[in-house]
Amino acid sequence: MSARRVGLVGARGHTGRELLRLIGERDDLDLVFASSREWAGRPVAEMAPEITNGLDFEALSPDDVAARKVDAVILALPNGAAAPFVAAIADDCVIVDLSADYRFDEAWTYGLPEIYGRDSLIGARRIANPGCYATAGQLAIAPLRGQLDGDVHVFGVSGYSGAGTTPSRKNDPEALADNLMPYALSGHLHEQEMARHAGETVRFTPHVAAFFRGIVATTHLTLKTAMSADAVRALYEQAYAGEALIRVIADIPEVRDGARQPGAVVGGFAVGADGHRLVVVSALDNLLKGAAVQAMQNLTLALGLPEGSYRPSPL
Ligand SMILES: NC(=O)C1=CN([C@@H]2O[C@H](COP(=O)(O)OP(=O)(O)OC[C@H]3O[C@@H](n4cnc5c(N)ncnc54)[C@H](OP(=O)(O)O)[C@@H]3O)[C@@H](O)[C@H]2O)C=CC1
Ligand SMILES: CC(=O)N[C@@H](CCC(=O)OP(=O)(O)O)C(=O)O
Repeated sequence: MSARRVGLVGARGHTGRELLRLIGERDDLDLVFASSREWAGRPVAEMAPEITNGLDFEALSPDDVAARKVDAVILALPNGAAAPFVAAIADDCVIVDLSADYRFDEAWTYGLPEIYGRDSLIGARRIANPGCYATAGQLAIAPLRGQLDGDVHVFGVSGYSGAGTTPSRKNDPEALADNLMPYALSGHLHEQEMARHAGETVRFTPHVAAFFRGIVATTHLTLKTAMSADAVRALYEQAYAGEALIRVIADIPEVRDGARQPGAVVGGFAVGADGHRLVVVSALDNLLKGAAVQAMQNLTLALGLPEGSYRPSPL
């Protein structure tokens, strides 16, 4: 079968850069457009040498995108910008949206294959890609769904690439130097996203730090039935058995265990003396399993292609 034709909107961004690499590394996908208003006219290979087909960046409107004959479009736009593209693109074209815009929409498939399965993704045409902290938190919660009491607390620390390229205090290296910045102390969208999909009440406190990429989520859970740390770890090993992108370890994962890695690491598994209070730590790269790698898993499943294997990012 010939390679499937894919377009990328938001190609200048942090996740766009990783997506260019990941698409360029596959023989069964052909990138047919890469949209950026700021970089329009420049060769894509100048920014992403993995793209070798001579493509230039273009500034494409929703109608321009809709007029291209492609099998799939990946939207890597800031929150709130996807709707005109979604409205214009044909129903039979796959859309994978990286923003938060459709993560609460019943008509879209929420694509986190290791937790919610692959069946609903095969042949799906509208896929909402999960958020980065929300992926880390849900990986820590999912194996214990139905076995928890009370609220789940997720303490998250992200690298500043999580804040995108639009200048703000959260991606200003000067404001972040020798600093840790808490923000959105209640009601962050990922708090609602975790609660909706994991089916637990979640309290989430995000922080951003001076490193560029990577996330650690330290998750506090209360077990209905007392368990040992070994038993908890065995349960997570079983839940993620056979999942190439999820590694379960006994040690406590750190940011550098997840940064640049295509998958996530889940570990720590500390149980309090009462046997009920549990802390689980997950680490991943916000741009990879938190965004672009997950989008590639979702895209390939939707197109009926092998999910493929992923190597650490050289970027
Ligand atoms: N960064 C991260 O860690 C993660 C990000 N996400 C989500 O992925 C999406 C992309 O994030 P990220 O790559 O960080 O974002 P960036 O800010 O780095 O990039 C945004 C991209 O969108 C383009 N763009 C911005 N506004 C518009 C618009 N109104 N119309 C068309 N194009 C526009 C920009 O290029 P140009 O201006 O040149 O057109 C740029 O290519 C966001 O929704 C984000 O929430 C999800 C998980 C993790
Ligand atoms: C450090 C930082 O600012 N991180 C972003 C999360 C990144 C993200 O991509 O979230 P969405 O896809 O849900 O927008 C934030 O807290 O909003």
